[in-house]
Amino acid sequence: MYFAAFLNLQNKTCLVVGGGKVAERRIGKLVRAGAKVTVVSPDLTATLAEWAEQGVIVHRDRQYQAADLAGAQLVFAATNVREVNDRVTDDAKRQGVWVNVADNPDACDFIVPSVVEQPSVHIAISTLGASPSTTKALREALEADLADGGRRFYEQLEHLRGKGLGAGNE
Ligand SMILES: C[C@@]1(CC(=O)O)c2cc3[nH]c(cc4nc(cc5[nH]c(cc(n2)[C@H]1CCC(=O)O)[C@@](C)(CC(=O)O)[C@@H]5CCC(=O)O)C(CC(=O)O)=C4CCC(=O)O)c(CCC(=O)O)c3CC(=O)O
Ligand SMILES: NC(=O)C1=CN([C@@H]2O[C@H](COP(=O)(O)OP(=O)(O)OC[C@H]3O[C@@H](n4cnc5c(N)ncnc54)[C@H](O)[C@@H]3O)[C@@H](O)[C@H]2O)C=CC1
Repeated sequence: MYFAAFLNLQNKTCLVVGGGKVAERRIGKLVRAGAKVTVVSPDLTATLAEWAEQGVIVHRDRQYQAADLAGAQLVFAATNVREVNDRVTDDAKRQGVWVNVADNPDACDFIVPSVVEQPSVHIAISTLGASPSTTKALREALEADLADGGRRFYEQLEHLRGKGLGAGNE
């Protein structure tokens, strides 16, 4: 069982290990949330290189070492090398820093959901690590439905209420 939460990462220091596709997705979300991001990786995607160039993120242009964790409040192990991700995970747990591991759901202290962003409501979706592609598909289906008026979403809510599962029936 997971504890669901929305984190306030404004000015919190986050370390991302690896500079590939998954790291870029993580960092995009972290930067939007106002976190201070340091990425350690011997290479970066074009977008990450641009952000580093602009000073949006800090880039340590080398392989990960344990000292990189100093000052980090969250860490994301997102390399394509299992042994490196394992090492980051072990180091983080030893130092009491919460870690998300891209290739090992069981080792994650927290997992990243899909989020449907409406102007004043954010809906986070998770399969609790079981099927990330299902999570993404659910987000896309919900976004498409809401863009089309949300009929199916609201019908489903009505249906759940009818079964005693909705608001006011707890
Ligand atoms: C456990 C978790 C840990 C974590 O990352 O926090 C995790 C783990 C893994 N993902 C893998 C693969 C893919 N993940 C995606 C996409 C997303 N993955 C995300 C979250 C999570 N992924 C966490 C659980 C989420 C939940 O609870 O459901 C999303 C929701 C959020 C985000 O990443 O921002 C984002 C969708 C965002 C959106 O668009 O809405 C795609 C599709 C794509 O990239 O287009 C693929 C390729 C297709 C496929 O293989 O399914 C693999 C296998 C890697 C391999 O094969 O080597 C593992 C490892 C494993 O499962 O063992
Ligand atoms: N959780 C998720 O949502 C997903 C997870 N994955 C998993 O995530 C991992 C990363 O995937 P991608 O970003 O596509 O890989 P990628 O190959 O695009 O990027 C890997 C990055 O890690 C860096 N790296 C390798 N060794 C390093 C070291 N010792 N120190 C620092 N950086 C190092 C590389 O230089 C590269 O920048 C894979 O293990 C994959 O299985 C893949 C898709 C989605």
